[in-house]
Amino acid sequence: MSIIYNRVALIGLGLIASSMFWAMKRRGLAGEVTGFARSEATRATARRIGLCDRVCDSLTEAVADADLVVLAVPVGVMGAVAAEIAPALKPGTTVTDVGSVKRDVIESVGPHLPEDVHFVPGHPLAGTEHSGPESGFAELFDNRWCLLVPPEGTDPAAVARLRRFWQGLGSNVEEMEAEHHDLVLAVTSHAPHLIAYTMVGVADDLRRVTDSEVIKYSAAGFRDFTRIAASDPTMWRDVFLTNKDATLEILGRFTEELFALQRAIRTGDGDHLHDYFTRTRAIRRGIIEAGQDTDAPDFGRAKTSS
Ligand SMILES: NC(=O)C1=CN([C@@H]2O[C@H](COP(=O)(O)OP(=O)(O)OC[C@H]3O[C@@H](n4cnc5c(N)ncnc54)[C@H](O)[C@@H]3O)[C@@H](O)[C@H]2O)C=CC1
Ligand SMILES: O=C(O)C(=O)Cc1ccc(O)cc1
Repeated sequence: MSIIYNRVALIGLGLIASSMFWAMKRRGLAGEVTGFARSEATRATARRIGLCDRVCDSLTEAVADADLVVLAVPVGVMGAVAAEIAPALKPGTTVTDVGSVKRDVIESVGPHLPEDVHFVPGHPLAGTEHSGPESGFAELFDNRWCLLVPPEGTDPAAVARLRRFWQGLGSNVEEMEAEHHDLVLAVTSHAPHLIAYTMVGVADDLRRVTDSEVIKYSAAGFRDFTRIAASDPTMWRDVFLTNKDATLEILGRFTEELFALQRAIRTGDGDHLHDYFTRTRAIRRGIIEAGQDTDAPDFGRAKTSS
């Protein structure tokens, strides 16, 4: 594959940015990659492990001359970072982000960017519970979806170029409208994370079982919850605070269903439980038939390549 952007700037050197760097190098998608992270310690680690061609000590130095700027910081600070880099952006540059929430990021970043810059928000549907500059790996985006959420009126050529870039990183790309993105992600990612955090918190509250038995006897379901509940607290705090409406909508529905199941258990309504579990089993089987086996470590990978 050939170079798609001559100079790429990665802002925030964590799981996603470091994975992007290694994936860019694997396929030769960028000429020079600069990087910036807020903390001196992260910049030192990045230099030590060879993450980025040049690690910069200021945001403005990192973005100067960049053809693509990637905001890979927690969603709650995207706006502040955009305000700081705006005066240093080269005309014609594309600014993108990888945030898990889209409407809030568009509203907080968009107004800071100059007219002569293309803003193409994005979201790779790929990650792990790990964070930081040493957690990334080149294969993270392979056969995963990456959703692009260009605001109305965005230059189609800038969108097409970013699409090719994400395809080069290994992803299958689709475009989506921001509100829809936030609702879909609230169902598929944000609410499930909150439920996992809650379940692990509940187990922790029951001190008498947590001391040893929760660990010793933990079955696959609870282990999956603990993996998810080990995700970065700052990132997830920001996701819930910025995708508030969609998450609350889904949690409202979740609570109603949970109450109905709770009542069925209390009243001994086995038919209700059986019907419900039959319906959910069919959903799971549909996912497997669609080629997305949840038992496989690559659950959630996109089936088709485009
Ligand atoms: N972790 C995951 O599984 C996924 C995360 N995302 C999104 O990607 C973004 C980055 O997430 P990760 O790479 O996982 O996070 P991370 O925690 O691994 O890295 C974030 C980086 O941003 C830096 N940072 C924080 N505040 C900053 C600031 N004000 N200025 C400059 N740098 C700052 C941190 O020091 C760190 O280097 C988030 O918006 C998240 O919602 C998207 C898909 C998956
Ligand atoms: O590790 C997991 O199970 C994930 O769900 C990863 C993930 C986290 C956040 C995103 O916005 C996208 C993917």
